[in-house]
Amino acid sequence: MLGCGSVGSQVVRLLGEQADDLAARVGARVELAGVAVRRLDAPREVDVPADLLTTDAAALVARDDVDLVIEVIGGIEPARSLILSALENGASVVTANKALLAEDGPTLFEAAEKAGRDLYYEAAVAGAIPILRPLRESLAGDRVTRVLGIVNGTTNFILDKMDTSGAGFADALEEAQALGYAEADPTADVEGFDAAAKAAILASLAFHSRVTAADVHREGITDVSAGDVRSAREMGSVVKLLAIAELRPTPEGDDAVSVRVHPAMIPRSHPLASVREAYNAVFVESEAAGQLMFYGPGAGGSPTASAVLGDLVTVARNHRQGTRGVGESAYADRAVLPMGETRTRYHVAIDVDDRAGVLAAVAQAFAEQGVSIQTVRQEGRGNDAQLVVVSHEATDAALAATVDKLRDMEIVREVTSVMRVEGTEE
Ligand SMILES: NC(=O)C1=CN([C@@H]2O[C@H](COP(=O)(O)OP(=O)(O)OC[C@H]3O[C@@H](n4cnc5c(N)ncnc54)[C@H](OP(=O)(O)O)[C@@H]3O)[C@@H](O)[C@H]2O)C=CC1
Ligand SMILES: N[C@@H](CC=O)C(=O)O
Repeated sequence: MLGCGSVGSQVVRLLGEQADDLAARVGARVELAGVAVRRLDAPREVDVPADLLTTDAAALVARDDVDLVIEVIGGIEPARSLILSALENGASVVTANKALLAEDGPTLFEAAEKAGRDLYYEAAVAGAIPILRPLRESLAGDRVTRVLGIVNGTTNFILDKMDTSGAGFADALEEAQALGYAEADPTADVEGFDAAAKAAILASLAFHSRVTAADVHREGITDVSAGDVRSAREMGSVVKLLAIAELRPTPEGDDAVSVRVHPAMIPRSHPLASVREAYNAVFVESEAAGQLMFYGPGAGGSPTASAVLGDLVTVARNHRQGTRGVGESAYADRAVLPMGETRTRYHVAIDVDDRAGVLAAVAQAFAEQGVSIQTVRQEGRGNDAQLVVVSHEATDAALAATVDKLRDMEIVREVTSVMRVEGTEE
């Protein structure tokens, strides 16, 4: 084991508590050879025998008697070097490290292939929810066209609080921190980095293509206001941080991949709208199967450890049988669509001067960029007048040009909110 924090300590606990069951499932006892940590004297959620703890992770992965390395340190280095050297030394690897997989997955997969060893990482996306194996194996004979997910528990908790209690972002974040969902430094969650890493992994598996975190358009939830959430509610919608990966046809008739993470309004009738608190869900659309939904706890030590142990049993069985798992698909290397060419609908709230002709002028600004309006309504009068426009599907570039134009108009005091809208048009 590399790391013994929130996830690692629960893996150690389950390895002890379920030792007999695991032995029955694997066909051999699984023994903990050592646990590498940063600080030997740090308080731990489980008792780890002192003779198993070490700060020399490199020496632990180099041991001849280690068949399997579980990496739950996180981050890029030293995790990457340790995984590579474990594989070179003939051990298989189970990891929960989405940041590393999204940044440099192909290097790790090639190393596993070269070494003839397994590299499993179910825990890296959506905690306990089995989603990577279904995409890689169960749906391998189908053509997945779209994956839409709530894959970050912290931000879902915050947005859910804003929706149900009317709280602002800062208050909801404070509550998430008090309950232990959000880290003291919640940047990776609230700025969408964590969800973007997961989106890259999902897109790679769903479309058998190489997608890295750098390919993912990312927006977090720090700019989502109580007004946006209220506006969504008035439309019968809810704001969620969505990870979206889809196949889009290119003019040449090929498939390009579009991958993005951003807040969006979805209708309350959509299955993802009912995903509350820190839960995760992934909605998959494929040609033959149709629509599938995977739901469950997406974070936390114990749920994540469940996914790690599932991988451990598979890898240990493979090891016993002298074989290895299916590994990654041959890559199709599809082009990644620039965000400007991504098509979706938009909700735009505009503070305007309440005078004759304002509606026509705003409608013209949309029309000039080829953005067609689905609905428009006026709220308030006089100095409080606001137009709320929902567009039909348009490209991100056309919408951005529309918003620039609106901001230059004399009758527009402020464009107060621009948010994407997901779900079918009514
Ligand atoms: N927490 C969650 O809900 C989820 C986490 N994950 C992923 O699981 C992984 C682990 O996360 P989590 O358990 O929360 O992280 P923690 O920060 O709780 O634990 C990290 C552990 O790694 C150890 N560590 C850090 N640096 C080193 C080093 N250089 N050498 C040896 N050990 C080191 C720490 O040691 P020490 O204890 O001495 O400080 C600690 O035990 C990450 O990749 C994360 O993204 C995935 C899904 C959900
Ligand atoms: N910080 C993540 C933990 C799991 O990946 C989250 O909130 O979902």
